[in-house]
Amino acid sequence: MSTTASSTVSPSDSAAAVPRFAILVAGGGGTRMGADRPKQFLELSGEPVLLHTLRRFAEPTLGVIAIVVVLPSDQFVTWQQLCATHNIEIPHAVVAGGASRWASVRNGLAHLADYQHGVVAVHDGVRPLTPIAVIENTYAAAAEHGAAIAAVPPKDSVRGLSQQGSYALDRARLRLVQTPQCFEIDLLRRAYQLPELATFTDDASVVEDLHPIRLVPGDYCNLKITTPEDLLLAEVLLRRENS
Ligand SMILES: Nc1ccn([C@@H]2O[C@H](COP(=O)(O)OP(=O)(O)OP(=O)(O)O)[C@@H](O)[C@H]2O)c(=O)n1
Ligand SMILES: C[C@](O)(CO)[C@H](O)COP(=O)(O)O
Repeated sequence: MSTTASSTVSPSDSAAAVPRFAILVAGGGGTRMGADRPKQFLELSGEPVLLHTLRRFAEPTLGVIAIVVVLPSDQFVTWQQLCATHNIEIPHAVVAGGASRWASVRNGLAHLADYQHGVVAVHDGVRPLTPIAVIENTYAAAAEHGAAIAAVPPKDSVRGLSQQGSYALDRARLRLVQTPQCFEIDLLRRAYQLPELATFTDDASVVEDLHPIRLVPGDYCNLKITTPEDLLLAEVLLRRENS
């Protein structure tokens, strides 16, 4: 993508001690949202959800992050037009997604094949409200420990399902997983050489057999836009952030 995004990416390690990369996965179709277009392109305070997410990773205090945006291949033109309409000048590469989130991450990672050293964040393109501190802390923890993900304690009581019915779970021993999920780049590459798990929902589940996962405090405002009420909540939270 010419003026707003480059087809290659290169991180600078001048601001951060370790080179930083980000794969923003936005290759899904948004079935649960049931909108007229993929939810990453829906408007939040007048701008596409994905643009809000992209801006978070372009925050100067994070240092220069080489960003790869993964999109459905039939949405490249839509994104190019949105970039032009909203004067997006954040450098990023655009890569075609796959049939599953796992395949989309793998495609994003393939674009970074030249890099052997650094930390890569995998982040849902539909988490537009992630606090910069959560992003920074997750990168920093992964630089130190190899693998780190954002998570929050459940606020509700939680029950497991059994054949007989259900049973209480100790929520003090549970965490709700968010993104970013950050990994030493070679570790994530090795994990994505393993076969796709039938139970796959996140990157930590791909890496955990190879390396322990460090949990970093996430944030209750770090919503994943999944169903229509999430968009309403996000509007309110964004308005509060900007007031
Ligand atoms: N083949 C896929 C599927 C999902 N994602 C991305 O992974 C993130 C989290 O997935 P989810 O919320 O499930 O998004 P969708 O798959 O678009 O939604 P749904 O499951 O409701 O269809 C989203 O940013 C989505 O675009 C992706 O890059 N490639
Ligand atoms: C990666 C994730 O956002 C962590 O909560 C989540 O697992 C994605 O799940 P989805 O079913 O693809 O929305």
